[in-house]
Amino acid sequence: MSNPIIAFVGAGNMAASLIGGLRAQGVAASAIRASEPGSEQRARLQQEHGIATFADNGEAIKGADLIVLAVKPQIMKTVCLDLAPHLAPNQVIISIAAGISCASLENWLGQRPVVRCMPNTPALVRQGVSGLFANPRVNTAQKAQAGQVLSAVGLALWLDEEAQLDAVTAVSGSGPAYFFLLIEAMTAAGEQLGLPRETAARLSIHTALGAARMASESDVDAAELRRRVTSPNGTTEAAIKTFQAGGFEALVQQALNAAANRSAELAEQLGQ
Ligand SMILES: NC(=O)C1=CN([C@@H]2O[C@H](COP(=O)(O)OP(=O)(O)OC[C@H]3O[C@@H](n4cnc5c(N)ncnc54)[C@H](O)[C@@H]3O)[C@@H](O)[C@H]2O)C=CC1
Ligand SMILES: O=C(O)[C@@H]1CCC=N1
Repeated sequence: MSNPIIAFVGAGNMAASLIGGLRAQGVAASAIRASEPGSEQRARLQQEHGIATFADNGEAIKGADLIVLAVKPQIMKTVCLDLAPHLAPNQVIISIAAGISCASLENWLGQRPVVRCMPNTPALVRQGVSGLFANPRVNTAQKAQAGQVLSAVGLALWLDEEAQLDAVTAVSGSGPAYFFLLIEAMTAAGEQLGLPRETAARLSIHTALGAARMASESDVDAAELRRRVTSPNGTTEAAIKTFQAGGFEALVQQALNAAANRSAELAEQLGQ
């Protein structure tokens, strides 16, 4: 990556995984800073990644090109209002907070380049996927730099419209939980069918891993891969017909609608 200075404000789980990803990609420790109220977390980041850490947000962002806001959405307004007087005009804001709009960030921080992202927790194992939206003040070079920060922990996909982030939140932001739920349910069902719990769990997890890897590496789509597993009148067909008789696809649509609506609702509440 080119050599921007990146400052993280809030260095919990998501920020720590981004910092780990950037360091693994060869970004120098001297190009990364983080501010974090937790002294143990600051010591851990210093020790593991050799980066400078600060208890004071204003100190951490001095001279930074990119400022990654990685605090919880509920405290974003307070953090931004405190940060605003310390900002220089060209510093780019990258927010990973769920449900905080670019307009709210600009209200609190003043008009400036803002990139809003929705990552997901597999970022912790560098298998994340993020949707990103840049406001019109972000130039091409800044957009590339912001994309590289999120690419350090997985795939980064740009969106044309900010409203699409509600859909991204519903699909991939919350999505890991849906797959965990399926793994939980398959494990319980396998145990019910007579397998030891540990065996049922490992079979379920590795099946999810293998299926995801096939879907991501294959030239054909998921529907075709599914057809290839499904022998006529065989075991898979029996299971899939049962899922579909229970309204599986409609239920998934309803669940994602609920997540997207909640994302829009949270933006409304948190943006005040
Ligand atoms: N966990 C998830 O699935 C996803 C989380 N996000 C977003 O990422 C952001 C961070 O989430 P996590 O890393 O999971 O949370 P976290 O709780 O692990 O990290 C937040 C950090 O902010 C620190 N903090 C608290 N007050 C502060 C202040 N005034 N100034 C600076 N730092 C402060 C906390 O000590 C903590 O270490 C959230 O806004 C969340 O919406 C986005 C996508 C997915
Ligand atoms: O559940 C939530 O609200 C957040 C946003 C995406 C993942 N976790």
